[in-house]
Amino acid sequence: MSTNIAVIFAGGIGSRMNSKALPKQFLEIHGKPILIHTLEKFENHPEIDAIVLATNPDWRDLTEKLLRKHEITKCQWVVNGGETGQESRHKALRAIAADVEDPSDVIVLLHDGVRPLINDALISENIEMARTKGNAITCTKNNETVAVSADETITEVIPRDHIYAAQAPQTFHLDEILALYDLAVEEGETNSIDSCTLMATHGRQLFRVEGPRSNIKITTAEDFYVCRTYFDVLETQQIAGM
Ligand SMILES: C[C@](O)(CO)[C@H](O)COP(=O)(O)O
Repeated sequence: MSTNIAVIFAGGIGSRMNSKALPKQFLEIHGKPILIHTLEKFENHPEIDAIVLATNPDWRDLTEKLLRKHEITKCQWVVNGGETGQESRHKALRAIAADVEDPSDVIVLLHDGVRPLINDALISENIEMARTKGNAITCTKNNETVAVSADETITEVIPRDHIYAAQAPQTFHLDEILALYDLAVEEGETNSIDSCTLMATHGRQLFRVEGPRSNIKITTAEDFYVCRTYFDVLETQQIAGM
């Protein structure tokens, strides 16, 4: 059995949502900050042993206050994020490695603090796939044709048949993913988009876990309202016993 650790990123300042006064991870849905909804999914999952949270240093006090208020007891590390997402991920992975005996026995699930609609099955499937195949990338089927365009012209049209959006969690063995982040720094790379991109650019084989379209990341104001609607639907279903 592996030790399974959720690595949650909440270092954003809400620039794409125009919510800098209060970063989007702290906006409330159904009376609770989005970040807490996300953390509770991992807190309450029986296969998750611990959580590490990367936060923006300017918002660390509020974050720690919320962790206490909402009794997120599995959160063993809070680390200050870095200048880039890559640096934040690297710092969080290093914090875990410094504290565990055997990093090869640790599975890390890297997840966005602003993806609160993650569900139990997806967490379990990520862990199982990483155990059996080595890694797991949550993907959701893309239902539209993809057009590549850098200006007003479209330079490529990609048929949608085999196109997925890579989401999160993105799940790895700690020793392997940390070695890759170390290598990226040695190579002078500092701003890779995410772990699956880093793996792909280094020629590593990746394995897909199918996630629901509802597992959205709240990036823009529209995403916030879509996410809130999903929460409304889930609440109605619970009340109706569905
Ligand atoms: C990890 C991710 O959610 C995959 O789609 C995404 O790369 C995170 O990107 P962001 O720049 O932190 O929004």
